[in-house]
Amino acid sequence: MAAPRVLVLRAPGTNCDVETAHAFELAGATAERIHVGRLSENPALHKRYQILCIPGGFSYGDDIAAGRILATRMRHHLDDMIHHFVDSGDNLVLGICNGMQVLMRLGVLTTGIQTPQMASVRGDEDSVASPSDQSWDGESDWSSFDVPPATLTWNNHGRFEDRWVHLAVDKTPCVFLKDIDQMFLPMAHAEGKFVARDADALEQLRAAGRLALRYCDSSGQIESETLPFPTNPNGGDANVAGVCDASGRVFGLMPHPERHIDATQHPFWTRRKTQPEHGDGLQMFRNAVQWFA
Ligand SMILES: NC(=O)CC[C@H](N)C(=O)O
Repeated sequence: MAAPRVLVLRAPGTNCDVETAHAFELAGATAERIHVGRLSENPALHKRYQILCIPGGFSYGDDIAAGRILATRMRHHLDDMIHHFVDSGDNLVLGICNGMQVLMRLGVLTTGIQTPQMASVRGDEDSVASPSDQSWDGESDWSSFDVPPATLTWNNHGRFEDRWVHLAVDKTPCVFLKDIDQMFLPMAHAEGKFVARDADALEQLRAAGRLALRYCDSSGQIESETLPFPTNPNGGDANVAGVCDASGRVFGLMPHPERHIDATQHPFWTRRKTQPEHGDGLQMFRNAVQWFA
């Protein structure tokens, strides 16, 4: 098997690209860190790669909302690249933390979830606009806009939070989580609270196995009720920490698997009686490589 080639996307403010590329290399891939500006200059560059990874950090300083500017830049200038990785069926996409925020803003993690328009969310069914009314002329009522099935917003306590969390894997088609039940990984974010549009959207996502990764206590139970802080560090709906697309090839998670690839990265590693061979996060990168075998 030839090693799959990973494009680790960099933008101004990205700060986890080196360790993310290292994790992929350790798992047997070939990884290159490529700046978004280089892709704009050479739009065919992405064709060399089979995996797109958007790593963590503070792209464009988290201005407007975390991940918003990079997602907008990608949507307007790198549409072919999104199509190549997301829609072709042959490739994988991983967004870690700021990368998940980008994927959520792009809408690629929640495709296929039925979206009523604003008016029907308000219970104002009669005024739902026809699809042809969707463009905004500056005068229209907000009722003509789609409401996304889910988004990421500020942590409940309104601050950046940095801690180790227990995670449980739900029944899911996610390629990256194959054969993983539980992980212990660090999280570090301010805008990582997953919020579904309503109970119906949450149930559609859950039933399709899209809510792939959840915060849990050390016993690994997957709760649908929101767990208290700090078990659920941001207060997100149904303790969601990671979401995948319907195919399982596109996955975003808020915690950082690349920060726990070696056993000595575990905060209590000196007190453990036996050391595992690797940190919990490495298997995710290995699963990605093995998918191409
Ligand atoms: N570690 C990260 O990628 C952080 C993501 C983003 N800057 C936030 O604070 O929410």
